[in-house]
Amino acid sequence: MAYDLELINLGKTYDDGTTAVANFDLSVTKGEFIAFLGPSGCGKTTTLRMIAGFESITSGDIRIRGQRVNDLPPERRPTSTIFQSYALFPHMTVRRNIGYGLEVKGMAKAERDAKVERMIANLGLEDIADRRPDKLSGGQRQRIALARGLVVEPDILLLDEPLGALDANLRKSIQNELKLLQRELGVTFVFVTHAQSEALSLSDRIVVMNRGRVEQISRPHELYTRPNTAFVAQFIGRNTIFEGVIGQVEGEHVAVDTPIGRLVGVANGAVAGGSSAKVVIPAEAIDLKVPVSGEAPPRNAIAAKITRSHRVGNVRRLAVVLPDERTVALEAHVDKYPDDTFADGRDLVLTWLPDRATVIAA
Ligand SMILES: Nc1ncnc2c1ncn2[C@@H]1O[C@H](COP(=O)(O)OP(=O)(O)OP(=O)(O)O)[C@@H](O)[C@H]1O
Repeated sequence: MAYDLELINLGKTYDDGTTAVANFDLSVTKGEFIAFLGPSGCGKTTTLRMIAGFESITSGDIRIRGQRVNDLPPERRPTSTIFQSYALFPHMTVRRNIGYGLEVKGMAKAERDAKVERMIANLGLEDIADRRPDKLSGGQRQRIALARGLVVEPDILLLDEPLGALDANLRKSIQNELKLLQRELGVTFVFVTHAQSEALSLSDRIVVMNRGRVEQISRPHELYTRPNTAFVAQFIGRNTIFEGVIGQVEGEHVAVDTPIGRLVGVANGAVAGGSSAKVVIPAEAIDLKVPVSGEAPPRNAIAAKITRSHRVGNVRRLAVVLPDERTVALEAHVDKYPDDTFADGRDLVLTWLPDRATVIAA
């Protein structure tokens, strides 16, 4: 299969000895929307800059549509980059800004104008095409940067925190536009962000990075439901994690003996009896039950006590303390429970279906 982008054992160590990226492998098909997600300093921007050609690589290969591009300068790569600052020219009109890349390439004026006008129409920039970018709003500038990146018809559009400068509402609406535009054009997008919600709502696949290494490459839903590593489980969603030793493996289900009892989940990857493991339980998987005296607690259960509770609309937000003295935040839909279920100090039992918890090797 021919990929649009392949990173093969890609690595970068800066001159001062900082290893920013190591052993990065990724294959991207045409039209995919890929996000690099991770905390500050994990190597997202360095990787994007290596793909664009702004940063040299220390090891490995970068291929675009099968061609090794390691030694090609940025202008000879079939990529465009959109920076968080947009990097627009303040003294040029919007129209000229958009056409600049084509001008540099030496494209004839008539052809250039036709492409620029089409991009202006595509992104709804007609009314501001003759203005200068410094007189425009953040959202408008963002759209111009997008038009300028796309007009050169790159194989891959690289976006470095492109929505970072926008306020929350605008960010949301531009996210939708960006996704629609990407689908329509079928261009491969590689998008750097440290905003989880943005990556989860926009991407086909997410690369979660941590300290220069890839932790997991998955569809957004899988990052929630089947984290591969403890880092991903802590970074994505709201998970409670218990450490223990694998007690029993029964088909898909793995029982882990933890200080608060035996907890069951589904293994993600190979696990062996007697080895250390972590059980990851998503907050959404937890069912709250009121303990009934004399009744044995259900399998896969943790005793908890409510320490704080307040209602927000139809949801009750709870803080519960576990037997290991950890406090966990949970939510309950009020319609599903009798009125007095969630008074402060009440005992609860937390349960979950084994399929909804993940066991990972520690
Ligand atoms: N020019 C440089 N020289 C030396 N070290 C650098 C250089 N640029 C980045 N680094 C280091 O490389 C690591 C990765 O940086 P990078 O900018 O790629 O991270 P990032 O995930 O994009 O972070 P952020 O979200 O803050 O932009 C960091 O430790 C950073 O300090």
